[in-house]
Amino acid sequence: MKAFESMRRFFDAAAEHLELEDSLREALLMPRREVQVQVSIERDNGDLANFVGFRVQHDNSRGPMKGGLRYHPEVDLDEVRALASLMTWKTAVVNLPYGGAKGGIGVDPRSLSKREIERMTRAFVDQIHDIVGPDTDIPAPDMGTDHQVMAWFRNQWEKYHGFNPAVITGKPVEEYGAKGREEATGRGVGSLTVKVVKRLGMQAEKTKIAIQGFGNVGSHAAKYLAESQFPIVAVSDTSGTYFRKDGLNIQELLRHTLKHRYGLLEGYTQCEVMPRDALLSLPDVDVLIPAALGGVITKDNVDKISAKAIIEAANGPVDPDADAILHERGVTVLPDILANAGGVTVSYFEWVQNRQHYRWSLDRVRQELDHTLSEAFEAVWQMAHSKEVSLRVAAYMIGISRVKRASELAGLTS
Ligand SMILES: NC(=O)C1=CN([C@@H]2O[C@H](COP(=O)(O)OP(=O)(O)OC[C@H]3O[C@@H](n4cnc5c(N)ncnc54)[C@H](OP(=O)(O)O)[C@@H]3O)[C@@H](O)[C@H]2O)C=CC1
Ligand SMILES: O=C(O)CCC(=O)C(=O)O
Repeated sequence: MKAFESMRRFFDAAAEHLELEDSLREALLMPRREVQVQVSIERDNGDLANFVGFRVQHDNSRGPMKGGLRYHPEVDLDEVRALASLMTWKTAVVNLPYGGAKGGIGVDPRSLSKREIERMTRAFVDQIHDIVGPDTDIPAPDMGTDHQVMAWFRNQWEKYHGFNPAVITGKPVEEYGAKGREEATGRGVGSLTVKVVKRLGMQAEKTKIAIQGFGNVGSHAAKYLAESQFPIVAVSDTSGTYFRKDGLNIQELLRHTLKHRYGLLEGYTQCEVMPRDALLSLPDVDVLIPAALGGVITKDNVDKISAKAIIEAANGPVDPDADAILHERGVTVLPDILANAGGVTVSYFEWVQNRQHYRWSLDRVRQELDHTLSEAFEAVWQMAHSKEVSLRVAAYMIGISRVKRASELAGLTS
């Protein structure tokens, strides 16, 4: 199923409960603006390379639009459109004063040198610099991008518009980045997993966890949860699934990935190594954390999932057909728009610090992150139980209601 269709079905399920008219649904779903640009660069060997870049600005009724930049071969307009609207509901669920946007380039960054990625990023900024800005649309990292890409982006944007680090978040800490942004999404996933596990009456030491994806989000979630005494029995990346039934040594795995240019798990031998997708069908897993691509859990593989809870660290990992089956089976699914909201929350803290020319300590960032996510979690959990709906429907109901209210107050809808 295409990514936007998947998001639209989740939206519609909540819109039914909110009794929204069709015309209002259409207004809330339609992106404000979609931009597709040519990104051409000279490769190190002198060849010309051409890529397609996107920025979709979904909604700004609650504030400037916010969302990451993805560099991945599967990036296309449909995916970016879906991810942009997820950002709108996400910023609303955690009550940040933002709307939603997303961008990206259809490219495998591993096929380029560092200098080529820099040239590509700068060429992309040349194309979109006039539609992003600290009060309009603020990008950030996502799959395939990191603090270095954010630093190039900012530097190129400032050549047109002058000094203003608040144009982008997820920057290097020494270049106006927030302490704790890099760990924030994974830390948020970890702290929300702890809450779900407690609510389900399970104990950390006895709760086996499997994490798909060991990049920024997956590795920080693994670190947090291992430090919280959970056995992480499996992790995976494109090189395979790494399994140890009594729990992997996460510190050792993190050291291993640091040795590789691309942070791959490949070559780690202190555990059983299985094919990449084996992680999703391991028989004895209590909590599954997809932290890689969207659309990985579908009706074709959902029956093999043994977990009692799924924490959606990735955006859109469970499709609507699989979601319905999981709901019927009583599996608790913490939806992406809440589960991975730690990243955009600390991006907001970075933007606030940039605008105030002030720096917060790591302790303050972590405390405020925990506070923001706890409030959002309580609201979603209570809504789900009072309305007898899934956590996803509850989260969408809260997010959509807030966006609808802002549109009404602005006089855009009634
Ligand atoms: N970065 C952030 O702050 C936020 C990210 N997210 C979401 O979290 C997810 C991960 O993002 P992030 O960690 O930043 O991305 P990264 O690029 O840092 O890491 C992605 C990871 O996923 C792995 N991966 C890719 N395809 C597969 C596959 N088919 N099976 C198993 N592993 C796979 C990659 O493996 P390999 O290294 O081998 O390619 C890598 O380990 C995305 O869905 C993103 O949208 C959500 C909110 C914020
Ligand atoms: O940090 C941000 O602004 C956005 C992160 C993001 O793209 C996401 O939450 O999916």
